Amino acid sequence: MAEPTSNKAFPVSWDQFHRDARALAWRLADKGPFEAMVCITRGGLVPAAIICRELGLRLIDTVCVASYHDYKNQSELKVLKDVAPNIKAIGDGKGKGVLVVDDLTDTGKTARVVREMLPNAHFATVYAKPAGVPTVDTFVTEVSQDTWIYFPWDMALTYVEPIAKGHKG
Ligand SMILES: O=P(O)(O)OC[C@H]1O[C@H](OP(=O)(O)OP(=O)(O)O)[C@H](O)[C@@H]1O
Ligand code: HPA
Ligand SMILES: [Mg+2]
Repeated sequence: MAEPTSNKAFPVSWDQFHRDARALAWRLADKGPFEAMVCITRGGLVPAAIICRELGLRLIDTVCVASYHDYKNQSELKVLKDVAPNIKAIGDGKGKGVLVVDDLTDTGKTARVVREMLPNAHFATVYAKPAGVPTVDTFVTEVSQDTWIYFPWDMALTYVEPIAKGHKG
């Protein structure tokens, strides 16, 4: 993740992320049945752990994707690891019965690349920006395209300027 230049900040605490990921699990509970989960690394690892616990899923795979991001730019996206053959073979062989999880969809590029691998899978993210909304089936919270979401694993407790002195919070 590159240093963001978005206008607005949406900081998320561990507590809030846990609540939002659990809310996503509630929304997914009647969208299955799911035989397996595929999580898009690395950001998808965190909601995946929470959601597979809530939904009782134990067959978990990863798609490993590397890309460079900032608010306006995303370089080429590299797939470092594809879906395992036994996961691809589930259901209709095109993802039916597979739940794909990521932390967010922004431009939608990551979700589109993974959807090419599993076109009939159910795609779920905790957060979504408008350009990414059409690429996912279920999400919890939408933020505007010019908002940068700060995840708890990318942050540390630190001093912030008062709002009157220009804090964007
Ligand atoms: O919809 P998009 O514009 O593709 O953006 C969404 C993706 O960007 C972030 O991952 P990133 O590539 O930064 O890597 P990471 O998960 O390893 O942090 C996020 O975790 C999503 O996977
Ligand atoms: O808003 C975001 N926050 C964190 N990582 C991201 N990767 C793409 N968009 C974002
Ligand atoms: Mg990611």
